[in-house]
Amino acid sequence: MVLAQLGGSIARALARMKGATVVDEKVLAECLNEISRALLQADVRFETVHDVKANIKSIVNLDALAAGTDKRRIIQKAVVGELCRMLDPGKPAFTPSKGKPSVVMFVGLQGSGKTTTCTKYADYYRRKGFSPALVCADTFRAGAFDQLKQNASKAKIPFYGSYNESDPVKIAVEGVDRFRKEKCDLIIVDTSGRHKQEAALFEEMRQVSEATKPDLVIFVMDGSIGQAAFDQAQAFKQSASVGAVIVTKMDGHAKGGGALSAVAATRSPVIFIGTGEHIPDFEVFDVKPFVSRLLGMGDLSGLMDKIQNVMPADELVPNLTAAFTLRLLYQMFQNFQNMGPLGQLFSMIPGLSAQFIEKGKEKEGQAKIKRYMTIMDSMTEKELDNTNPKLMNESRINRIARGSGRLVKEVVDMLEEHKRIAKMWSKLPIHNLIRNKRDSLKPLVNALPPNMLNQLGGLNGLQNMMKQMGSQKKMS
Ligand SMILES: Nc1nc2c(ncn2[C@@H]2O[C@H](COP(=O)(O)OP(=O)(O)OP(=O)(O)O)[C@@H](O)[C@H]2O)c(=O)[nH]1
Repeated sequence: MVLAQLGGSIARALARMKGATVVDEKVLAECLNEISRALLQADVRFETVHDVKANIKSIVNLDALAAGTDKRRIIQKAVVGELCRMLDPGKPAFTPSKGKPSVVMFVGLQGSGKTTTCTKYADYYRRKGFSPALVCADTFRAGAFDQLKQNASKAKIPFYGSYNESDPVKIAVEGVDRFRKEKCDLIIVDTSGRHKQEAALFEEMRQVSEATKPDLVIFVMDGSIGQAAFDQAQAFKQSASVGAVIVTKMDGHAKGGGALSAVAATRSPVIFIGTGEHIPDFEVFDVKPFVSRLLGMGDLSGLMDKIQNVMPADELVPNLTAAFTLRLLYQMFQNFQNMGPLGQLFSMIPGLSAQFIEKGKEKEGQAKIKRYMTIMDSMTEKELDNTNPKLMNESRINRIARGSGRLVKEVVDMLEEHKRIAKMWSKLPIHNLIRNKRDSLKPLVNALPPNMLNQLGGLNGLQNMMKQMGSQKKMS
Protein backbone atom coordinates (compact mmCIF):
# COMPACT_ATOMS: atom_id res chain seq x y z
CA MET A 1 0.00 0.00 0.00
CA VAL A 2 1.36 3.38 -0.93
CA LEU A 3 0.19 4.76 2.41
CA ALA A 4 3.05 2.72 3.85
CA GLN A 5 5.38 5.39 2.42
CA LEU A 6 3.67 8.03 4.55
CA GLY A 7 3.83 5.77 7.61
CA GLY A 8 7.46 4.93 6.86
CA SER A 9 8.46 8.60 6.61
CA ILE A 10 6.77 9.48 9.90
CA ALA A 11 8.17 6.40 11.63
CA ARG A 12 11.68 7.30 10.36
CA ALA A 13 11.31 10.89 11.64
CA LEU A 14 10.38 9.50 15.07
CA ALA A 15 13.22 6.97 15.00
CA ARG A 16 15.76 9.71 14.15
CA MET A 17 14.47 11.81 17.02
CA LYS A 18 14.76 8.77 19.31
CA GLY A 19 18.36 8.29 18.20
CA ALA A 20 19.39 11.85 19.11
CA THR A 21 21.58 12.12 22.23
CA VAL A 22 19.60 15.04 23.62
CA VAL A 23 16.04 15.92 22.67
CA ASP A 24 15.92 19.72 22.48
CA GLU A 25 13.87 22.29 20.55
CA LYS A 26 16.07 21.84 17.45
CA VAL A 27 15.57 18.04 17.38
CA LEU A 28 11.81 18.46 17.92
CA ALA A 29 11.57 21.08 15.14
CA GLU A 30 13.45 18.79 12.70
CA CYS A 31 11.18 15.87 13.56
CA LEU A 32 8.03 17.98 13.09
CA ASN A 33 9.29 19.42 9.79
CA GLU A 34 9.91 15.92 8.48
CA ILE A 35 6.44 14.78 9.55
CA SER A 36 4.86 17.88 7.94
CA ARG A 37 6.70 17.22 4.68
CA ALA A 38 5.48 13.61 4.63
CA LEU A 39 1.86 14.69 5.25
CA LEU A 40 2.00 17.37 2.52
CA GLN A 41 3.42 14.81 0.09
CA ALA A 42 0.42 12.59 0.86
CA ASP A 43 -1.77 15.57 -0.16
CA VAL A 44 -3.04 16.35 3.32
CA ARG A 45 -4.44 19.92 3.34
CA PHE A 46 -1.96 22.60 4.33
CA GLU A 47 -4.26 23.90 7.10
CA THR A 48 -4.55 20.42 8.60
CA VAL A 49 -0.76 19.92 8.54
CA HIS A 50 -0.30 23.31 10.16
CA ASP A 51 -2.77 22.38 12.94
CA VAL A 52 -1.14 19.00 13.52
CA LYS A 53 2.27 20.65 13.92
CA ALA A 54 1.01 23.46 16.16
CA ASN A 55 -0.91 21.01 18.38
CA ILE A 56 2.10 18.73 18.86
CA LYS A 57 4.23 21.74 19.75
CA SER A 58 1.74 22.92 22.33
CA ILE A 59 1.41 19.43 23.88
CA VAL A 60 5.17 18.90 24.04
CA ASN A 61 6.44 21.82 26.07
CA LEU A 62 10.08 20.75 26.46
CA ASP A 63 10.95 23.59 28.88
CA ALA A 64 8.20 22.67 31.27
CA LEU A 65 9.11 18.98 31.41
CA ALA A 66 10.76 17.83 34.62
CA ALA A 67 14.27 16.38 34.40
CA GLY A 68 14.19 12.64 33.87
CA THR A 69 10.93 12.73 31.91
CA ASP A 70 10.99 10.51 28.83
CA LYS A 71 10.69 13.29 26.21
CA ARG A 72 10.88 10.88 23.29
CA ARG A 73 7.89 8.95 24.54
CA ILE A 74 5.89 12.12 25.11
CA ILE A 75 6.64 13.33 21.57
CA GLN A 76 5.75 9.95 20.07
CA LYS A 77 2.49 9.89 22.02
CA ALA A 78 1.63 13.42 20.85
CA VAL A 79 2.35 12.51 17.20
CA VAL A 80 0.20 9.38 17.38
CA GLY A 81 -2.56 11.34 19.14
CA GLU A 82 -2.56 14.12 16.54
CA LEU A 83 -2.56 11.71 13.59
CA CYS A 84 -5.56 9.99 15.16
CA ARG A 85 -7.29 13.34 15.69
CA MET A 86 -6.62 14.27 12.05
CA LEU A 87 -8.37 11.13 10.83
CA ASP A 88 -11.16 10.99 13.39
CA PRO A 89 -14.49 12.48 12.25
CA GLY A 90 -15.71 12.24 15.85
CA LYS A 91 -18.84 10.40 14.76
CA PRO A 92 -19.56 6.69 14.68
CA ALA A 93 -21.38 5.09 11.72
CA PHE A 94 -24.40 2.78 11.72
CA THR A 95 -23.38 -0.88 11.81
CA PRO A 96 -25.73 -3.70 10.73
CA SER A 97 -26.89 -6.21 13.34
CA LYS A 98 -27.11 -9.92 12.62
CA GLY A 99 -30.70 -11.19 12.28
CA LYS A 100 -32.17 -7.67 12.03
CA PRO A 101 -32.85 -6.68 8.40
CA SER A 102 -30.89 -3.62 7.26
CA VAL A 103 -30.85 -1.90 3.89
CA VAL A 104 -27.56 -0.27 2.88
CA MET A 105 -27.44 1.89 -0.24
CA PHE A 106 -24.17 2.55 -2.09
CA VAL A 107 -23.65 5.83 -3.96
CA GLY A 108 -20.68 7.37 -5.76
CA LEU A 109 -19.28 8.62 -9.04
CA GLN A 110 -18.74 6.30 -11.99
CA GLY A 111 -15.53 4.32 -11.74
CA SER A 112 -15.01 5.02 -8.04
CA GLY A 113 -15.17 1.29 -7.34
CA LYS A 114 -18.76 1.23 -6.09
CA THR A 115 -19.85 -2.09 -7.63
CA THR A 116 -16.65 -3.87 -6.61
CA THR A 117 -16.97 -2.45 -3.09
CA CYS A 118 -20.61 -3.61 -2.73
CA THR A 119 -19.41 -7.21 -3.12
CA LYS A 120 -16.43 -6.71 -0.80
CA TYR A 121 -18.79 -5.28 1.84
CA ALA A 122 -21.28 -8.14 1.38
CA ASP A 123 -18.48 -10.71 1.59
CA TYR A 124 -17.07 -9.11 4.76
CA TYR A 125 -20.43 -9.47 6.51
CA ARG A 126 -21.07 -12.94 5.07
CA ARG A 127 -17.87 -14.07 6.75
CA LYS A 128 -19.20 -12.60 9.99
CA GLY A 129 -22.31 -14.80 9.78
CA PHE A 130 -24.75 -12.38 8.11
CA SER A 131 -27.01 -13.33 5.17
CA PRO A 132 -26.27 -10.52 2.74
CA ALA A 133 -27.82 -9.96 -0.70
CA LEU A 134 -27.02 -7.58 -3.56
CA VAL A 135 -29.46 -5.53 -5.64
CA CYS A 136 -28.21 -3.90 -8.84
CA ALA A 137 -30.16 -0.64 -9.29
CA ASP A 138 -27.48 0.76 -11.63
CA THR A 139 -29.38 1.09 -14.89
CA PHE A 140 -27.14 3.88 -16.20
CA ARG A 141 -24.00 1.93 -17.07
CA ALA A 142 -24.42 -0.92 -19.56
CA GLY A 143 -22.73 -3.95 -18.08
CA ALA A 144 -23.17 -2.91 -14.44
CA PHE A 145 -25.60 -5.78 -13.77
CA ASP A 146 -23.27 -8.31 -15.41
CA GLN A 147 -20.38 -7.06 -13.29
CA LEU A 148 -22.37 -7.31 -10.07
CA LYS A 149 -23.70 -10.73 -11.08
CA GLN A 150 -20.20 -12.00 -11.77
CA ASN A 151 -18.78 -10.62 -8.51
CA ALA A 152 -21.75 -11.85 -6.46
CA SER A 153 -21.59 -15.36 -7.95
CA LYS A 154 -17.88 -15.54 -7.21
CA ALA A 155 -18.51 -14.58 -3.58
CA LYS A 156 -21.62 -16.84 -3.39
CA ILE A 157 -23.96 -13.97 -2.54
CA PRO A 158 -27.56 -13.86 -3.84
CA PHE A 159 -28.26 -11.00 -6.24
CA TYR A 160 -31.14 -9.30 -8.00
CA GLY A 161 -31.25 -7.13 -11.14
CA SER A 162 -32.69 -6.88 -14.63
CA TYR A 163 -31.42 -6.57 -18.19
CA ASN A 164 -34.67 -5.00 -19.44
CA GLU A 165 -36.00 -2.78 -16.69
CA SER A 166 -34.68 0.78 -16.95
CA ASP A 167 -36.28 2.24 -13.83
CA PRO A 168 -33.73 1.99 -10.97
CA VAL A 169 -36.40 2.71 -8.35
CA LYS A 170 -38.55 -0.22 -9.50
CA ILE A 171 -35.58 -2.63 -9.45
CA ALA A 172 -34.42 -1.41 -6.04
CA VAL A 173 -37.89 -1.83 -4.50
CA GLU A 174 -38.41 -5.29 -6.05
CA GLY A 175 -34.97 -6.46 -4.96
CA VAL A 176 -35.33 -5.19 -1.39
CA ASP A 177 -38.82 -6.74 -1.08
CA ARG A 178 -37.64 -10.08 -2.39
CA PHE A 179 -34.66 -10.30 -0.04
CA ARG A 180 -36.70 -9.12 2.94
CA LYS A 181 -39.07 -12.06 2.25
CA GLU A 182 -36.08 -14.37 1.99
CA LYS A 183 -34.98 -13.17 5.46
CA CYS A 184 -31.70 -11.67 4.34
CA ASP A 185 -30.40 -9.43 7.11
CA LEU A 186 -28.18 -7.18 4.99
CA ILE A 187 -29.64 -5.94 1.69
CA ILE A 188 -27.13 -3.92 -0.31
CA VAL A 189 -28.40 -1.66 -3.10
CA ASP A 190 -25.87 -0.60 -5.75
CA THR A 191 -26.97 2.60 -7.51
CA SER A 192 -25.86 4.31 -10.73
CA GLY A 193 -22.82 6.57 -10.91
CA ARG A 194 -22.12 9.53 -13.20
CA HIS A 195 -18.87 11.01 -14.44
CA LYS A 196 -19.29 14.04 -12.22
CA GLN A 197 -21.55 15.37 -9.52
CA GLU A 198 -24.71 16.38 -11.39
CA ALA A 199 -28.37 17.03 -10.69
CA ALA A 200 -29.60 13.85 -12.46
CA LEU A 201 -27.41 11.66 -10.26
CA PHE A 202 -28.55 13.29 -7.04
CA GLU A 203 -32.22 13.13 -8.11
CA GLU A 204 -31.93 9.40 -8.87
CA MET A 205 -30.22 8.77 -5.52
CA ARG A 206 -33.00 10.68 -3.74
CA GLN A 207 -35.72 8.62 -5.45
CA VAL A 208 -34.07 5.24 -4.74
CA SER A 209 -33.46 6.31 -1.16
CA GLU A 210 -37.06 7.45 -0.66
CA ALA A 211 -38.39 4.16 -2.06
CA THR A 212 -36.09 1.79 -0.16
CA LYS A 213 -35.61 3.75 3.10
CA PRO A 214 -32.00 2.64 3.69
CA ASP A 215 -30.63 2.38 7.21
CA LEU A 216 -27.30 3.59 5.88
CA VAL A 217 -26.11 5.36 2.73
CA ILE A 218 -22.45 4.64 1.97
CA PHE A 219 -20.54 6.97 -0.30
CA VAL A 220 -17.75 5.22 -2.21
CA MET A 221 -14.88 7.47 -3.19
CA ASP A 222 -11.67 7.01 -5.15
CA GLY A 223 -8.75 7.75 -2.78
CA SER A 224 -6.47 8.92 -5.58
CA ILE A 225 -8.17 12.34 -5.64
CA GLY A 226 -6.44 13.30 -2.37
CA GLN A 227 -7.66 16.46 -0.65
CA ALA A 228 -10.27 17.07 -3.40
CA ALA A 229 -12.18 14.44 -1.43
CA PHE A 230 -13.32 17.22 0.86
CA ASP A 231 -15.61 18.86 -1.74
CA GLN A 232 -16.84 15.54 -3.12
CA ALA A 233 -17.68 14.07 0.28
CA GLN A 234 -19.36 17.32 1.33
CA ALA A 235 -21.53 17.42 -1.83
CA PHE A 236 -22.68 13.80 -1.44
CA LYS A 237 -23.26 14.26 2.27
CA GLN A 238 -25.59 17.18 1.66
CA SER A 239 -27.50 15.59 -1.23
CA ALA A 240 -27.86 12.00 -0.12
CA SER A 241 -27.60 11.99 3.69
CA VAL A 242 -24.43 9.93 3.52
CA GLY A 243 -23.81 8.13 6.81
CA ALA A 244 -20.43 6.55 6.04
CA VAL A 245 -17.66 6.61 3.45
CA ILE A 246 -15.52 3.87 1.90
CA VAL A 247 -12.30 5.11 0.30
CA THR A 248 -11.07 2.84 -2.51
CA LYS A 249 -7.79 2.40 -4.40
CA MET A 250 -5.66 3.04 -1.35
CA ASP A 251 -3.17 0.54 -2.78
CA GLY A 252 -1.90 2.55 -5.70
CA HIS A 253 -1.87 6.24 -4.90
CA ALA A 254 0.34 8.52 -2.87
CA LYS A 255 -2.59 10.79 -2.03
CA GLY A 256 -4.50 8.35 0.18
CA GLY A 257 -3.58 10.14 3.42
CA GLY A 258 -4.97 13.37 1.99
CA ALA A 259 -8.23 11.70 1.00
CA LEU A 260 -8.71 10.11 4.43
CA SER A 261 -8.05 13.31 6.36
CA ALA A 262 -10.23 15.35 3.98
CA VAL A 263 -13.18 12.99 4.48
CA ALA A 264 -12.69 13.17 8.25
CA ALA A 265 -12.82 16.97 7.99
CA THR A 266 -16.36 16.69 6.59
CA ARG A 267 -17.26 14.75 9.76
CA SER A 268 -18.16 11.63 7.76
CA PRO A 269 -16.84 8.38 9.20
CA VAL A 270 -14.68 6.27 6.88
CA ILE A 271 -15.64 2.67 7.68
CA PHE A 272 -13.54 0.61 5.23
CA ILE A 273 -10.75 1.16 2.75
CA GLY A 274 -10.28 -0.68 -0.55
CA THR A 275 -6.74 -1.89 -1.10
CA GLY A 276 -6.96 -3.73 -4.42
CA GLU A 277 -9.24 -5.08 -7.11
CA HIS A 278 -10.03 -8.40 -5.45
CA ILE A 279 -12.65 -9.26 -2.85
CA PRO A 280 -10.29 -9.77 0.12
CA ASP A 281 -8.55 -6.43 -0.61
CA PHE A 282 -10.74 -4.68 1.91
CA GLU A 283 -9.94 -3.45 5.41
CA VAL A 284 -11.96 -2.15 8.30
CA PHE A 285 -10.96 1.43 8.92
CA ASP A 286 -10.60 2.17 12.57
CA VAL A 287 -8.52 5.24 13.30
CA LYS A 288 -6.32 4.09 16.20
CA PRO A 289 -5.34 0.65 14.86
CA PHE A 290 -4.87 2.22 11.43
CA VAL A 291 -2.39 4.80 12.75
CA SER A 292 -0.70 2.12 14.82
CA ARG A 293 -0.18 0.01 11.69
CA LEU A 294 0.83 2.99 9.61
CA LEU A 295 3.69 3.63 12.01
CA GLY A 296 4.73 -0.02 12.09
CA MET A 297 3.40 -0.67 15.61
CA GLY A 298 1.11 -3.50 14.45
CA ASP A 299 -2.66 -3.89 14.72
CA LEU A 300 -3.72 -6.76 16.93
CA SER A 301 -7.45 -6.14 16.69
CA GLY A 302 -7.25 -6.11 12.88
CA LEU A 303 -5.28 -9.32 12.97
CA MET A 304 -7.87 -10.94 15.25
CA ASP A 305 -10.61 -9.81 12.89
CA LYS A 306 -8.86 -11.40 9.92
CA ILE A 307 -8.00 -14.59 11.79
CA GLN A 308 -11.51 -15.07 13.15
CA ASN A 309 -12.95 -14.56 9.68
CA VAL A 310 -11.26 -17.67 8.38
CA MET A 311 -10.56 -19.86 11.40
CA PRO A 312 -13.03 -21.17 13.98
CA ALA A 313 -11.96 -19.95 17.43
CA ASP A 314 -11.42 -23.43 18.89
CA GLU A 315 -9.01 -24.32 16.11
CA LEU A 316 -7.07 -21.17 16.76
CA VAL A 317 -6.46 -21.60 20.47
CA PRO A 318 -4.42 -24.80 20.55
CA ASN A 319 -2.36 -23.40 17.73
CA LEU A 320 -1.55 -20.22 19.53
CA THR A 321 -0.80 -21.83 22.86
CA ALA A 322 1.23 -24.77 21.55
CA ALA A 323 4.98 -24.73 20.98
CA PHE A 324 5.84 -23.15 17.68
CA THR A 325 6.68 -26.31 15.74
CA LEU A 326 7.21 -26.63 12.00
CA ARG A 327 3.71 -28.13 11.80
CA LEU A 328 2.30 -24.94 13.30
CA LEU A 329 4.24 -22.87 10.78
CA TYR A 330 2.76 -25.04 8.01
CA GLN A 331 -0.77 -24.57 9.36
CA MET A 332 -0.18 -20.85 9.71
CA PHE A 333 0.89 -20.59 6.06
CA GLN A 334 -2.19 -22.57 5.02
CA ASN A 335 -4.49 -20.25 6.96
CA PHE A 336 -2.71 -17.11 5.82
CA GLN A 337 -3.32 -18.07 2.23
CA ASN A 338 -7.07 -17.71 2.86
CA MET A 339 -6.78 -14.36 4.56
CA GLY A 340 -5.90 -12.03 1.72
CA PRO A 341 -2.74 -10.16 0.86
CA LEU A 342 0.10 -11.50 2.96
CA GLY A 343 2.06 -8.25 3.19
CA GLN A 344 -1.04 -6.62 4.71
CA LEU A 345 -1.43 -9.44 7.18
CA PHE A 346 2.18 -9.43 8.30
CA SER A 347 2.02 -5.67 8.85
CA MET A 348 -0.67 -6.32 11.48
CA ILE A 349 1.64 -8.43 13.63
CA PRO A 350 3.53 -6.16 15.99
CA GLY A 351 7.27 -6.61 15.61
CA LEU A 352 7.01 -8.85 12.58
CA SER A 353 5.66 -6.25 10.15
CA ALA A 354 6.76 -6.82 6.59
CA GLN A 355 10.12 -8.40 7.38
CA PHE A 356 8.97 -11.73 6.05
CA ILE A 357 7.19 -10.37 3.01
CA GLU A 358 8.56 -7.08 1.73
CA LYS A 359 6.16 -4.44 0.41
CA GLY A 360 5.75 -4.70 -3.34
CA LYS A 361 7.29 -8.17 -3.33
CA GLU A 362 4.18 -10.13 -2.38
CA LYS A 363 4.57 -12.50 -5.34
CA GLU A 364 8.07 -13.49 -4.22
CA GLY A 365 6.72 -13.84 -0.68
CA GLN A 366 3.97 -16.19 -1.88
CA ALA A 367 6.54 -18.23 -3.81
CA LYS A 368 8.72 -18.44 -0.70
CA ILE A 369 5.79 -19.74 1.34
CA LYS A 370 4.99 -22.33 -1.33
CA ARG A 371 8.66 -23.42 -1.37
CA TYR A 372 8.71 -23.76 2.41
CA MET A 373 5.50 -25.80 2.33
CA THR A 374 6.96 -28.13 -0.32
CA ILE A 375 10.01 -28.65 1.88
CA MET A 376 7.81 -29.36 4.90
CA ASP A 377 5.78 -31.86 2.83
CA SER A 378 8.93 -34.00 2.75
CA MET A 379 9.34 -34.07 6.52
CA THR A 380 8.32 -36.89 8.82
CA GLU A 381 5.62 -36.46 11.51
CA LYS A 382 8.39 -36.48 14.12
CA GLU A 383 10.24 -33.66 12.38
CA LEU A 384 7.10 -31.55 12.00
CA ASP A 385 6.24 -31.89 15.71
CA ASN A 386 9.81 -31.60 16.92
CA THR A 387 10.82 -29.20 19.68
CA ASN A 388 14.42 -30.45 20.04
CA PRO A 389 16.84 -28.06 18.29
CA LYS A 390 19.38 -30.90 17.79
CA LEU A 391 17.05 -33.21 15.83
CA MET A 392 17.59 -31.57 12.44
CA ASN A 393 21.05 -33.02 11.67
CA GLU A 394 22.88 -33.07 8.35
CA SER A 395 21.51 -36.40 7.18
CA ARG A 396 17.89 -35.36 7.84
CA ILE A 397 18.44 -32.05 6.03
CA ASN A 398 19.97 -33.88 3.01
CA ARG A 399 17.06 -36.34 2.93
CA ILE A 400 14.45 -33.51 3.08
CA ALA A 401 16.25 -31.60 0.31
CA ARG A 402 16.31 -34.71 -1.92
CA GLY A 403 12.67 -35.55 -1.16
CA SER A 404 11.39 -32.07 -1.91
CA GLY A 405 13.63 -31.42 -4.90
CA ARG A 406 15.07 -28.31 -3.27
CA LEU A 407 18.63 -27.26 -2.42
CA VAL A 408 20.15 -28.09 0.95
CA LYS A 409 20.72 -24.36 1.44
CA GLU A 410 17.00 -23.72 0.95
CA VAL A 411 16.13 -26.27 3.64
CA VAL A 412 18.65 -24.68 6.02
CA ASP A 413 17.26 -21.20 5.25
CA MET A 414 13.74 -22.40 5.98
CA LEU A 415 14.78 -23.90 9.33
CA GLU A 416 16.50 -20.62 10.26
CA GLU A 417 13.40 -18.64 9.27
CA HIS A 418 11.26 -20.97 11.39
CA LYS A 419 13.51 -20.35 14.40
CA ARG A 420 13.30 -16.59 13.86
CA ILE A 421 9.51 -16.57 13.57
CA ALA A 422 9.15 -18.91 16.57
CA LYS A 423 11.22 -16.51 18.67
CA MET A 424 9.14 -13.53 17.54
CA TRP A 425 5.88 -15.44 18.03
CA SER A 426 6.71 -16.34 21.61
CA LYS A 427 7.05 -12.63 22.36
CA LEU A 428 3.74 -11.59 20.80
CA PRO A 429 1.30 -10.07 23.29
CA ILE A 430 -1.48 -12.05 21.60
CA HIS A 431 0.28 -15.28 22.57
CA ASN A 432 0.74 -14.16 26.14
CA LEU A 433 -2.82 -12.90 26.38
CA ILE A 434 -4.16 -16.36 25.81
CA ARG A 435 -1.66 -18.06 28.06
CA ASN A 436 -2.08 -15.77 31.03
CA LYS A 437 -4.96 -15.78 33.45
CA ARG A 438 -6.84 -12.58 34.24
CA ASP A 439 -4.92 -12.01 37.50
CA SER A 440 -1.63 -11.91 35.74
CA LEU A 441 -2.88 -9.71 32.91
CA LYS A 442 -1.98 -6.37 34.44
CA PRO A 443 1.80 -6.40 33.88
CA LEU A 444 1.12 -7.55 30.37
CA VAL A 445 -1.34 -4.78 29.77
CA ASN A 446 1.33 -2.27 30.72
CA ALA A 447 3.60 -3.77 28.11
CA LEU A 448 1.10 -3.35 25.28
CA PRO A 449 1.92 -0.78 22.58
CA PRO A 450 0.20 2.63 22.94
CA ASN A 451 -3.55 2.57 22.26
CA MET A 452 -3.60 -1.21 22.00
CA LEU A 453 -5.43 -1.71 25.29
CA ASN A 454 -8.19 0.71 24.24
CA GLN A 455 -8.54 -1.07 20.93
CA LEU A 456 -9.06 -4.31 22.76
CA GLY A 457 -11.68 -2.79 25.05
CA GLY A 458 -9.62 -2.50 28.26
CA LEU A 459 -8.99 -5.30 30.72
CA ASN A 460 -12.51 -6.67 30.28
CA GLY A 461 -12.13 -6.55 26.53
CA LEU A 462 -8.99 -8.63 26.82
CA GLN A 463 -10.74 -11.23 28.86
CA ASN A 464 -13.71 -11.31 26.50
CA MET A 465 -11.34 -11.78 23.63
CA MET A 466 -9.69 -14.66 25.44
CA LYS A 467 -13.10 -16.20 26.13
CA GLN A 468 -14.11 -15.83 22.53
CA MET A 469 -10.95 -17.47 21.41
CA GLY A 470 -11.03 -20.49 23.60
CA SER A 471 -13.29 -22.65 25.66
CA GLN A 472 -13.47 -21.99 29.41
CA LYS A 473 -11.92 -25.38 30.02
CA LYS A 474 -8.87 -24.52 27.98
CA MET A 475 -8.52 -21.19 29.76
CA SER A 476 -8.61 -22.63 33.24
N1 LIG B 1 -6.51 -0.82 -7.35
C1 LIG B 1 -7.79 -0.83 -6.97
N2 LIG B 1 -8.75 -0.90 -7.91
C2 LIG B 1 -10.03 -0.90 -7.49
C3 LIG B 1 -10.39 -0.82 -6.12
N3 LIG B 1 -11.74 -0.84 -6.03
C4 LIG B 1 -12.19 -0.94 -7.32
N4 LIG B 1 -11.17 -0.97 -8.19
C5 LIG B 1 -11.23 -1.03 -9.65
O1 LIG B 1 -11.79 0.19 -10.15
C6 LIG B 1 -12.49 -0.03 -11.35
C7 LIG B 1 -13.90 0.56 -11.26
O2 LIG B 1 -14.62 -0.19 -10.31
P1 LIG B 1 -16.21 -0.41 -10.41
O3 LIG B 1 -16.59 -1.21 -9.23
O4 LIG B 1 -16.59 -0.91 -11.74
O5 LIG B 1 -16.68 1.09 -10.30
P2 LIG B 1 -18.13 1.70 -10.13
O6 LIG B 1 -17.98 2.86 -9.24
O7 LIG B 1 -19.13 0.68 -9.73
O8 LIG B 1 -18.47 2.22 -11.55
P3 LIG B 1 -19.94 2.51 -12.10
O9 LIG B 1 -20.72 1.26 -11.93
O10 LIG B 1 -19.66 2.80 -13.53
O11 LIG B 1 -20.49 3.64 -11.36
C8 LIG B 1 -12.48 -1.53 -11.58
O12 LIG B 1 -11.46 -1.83 -12.49
C9 LIG B 1 -12.14 -2.11 -10.20
O13 LIG B 1 -11.47 -3.34 -10.27
C10 LIG B 1 -9.32 -0.74 -5.13
O14 LIG B 1 -9.52 -0.65 -3.91
N5 LIG B 1 -8.05 -0.75 -5.62
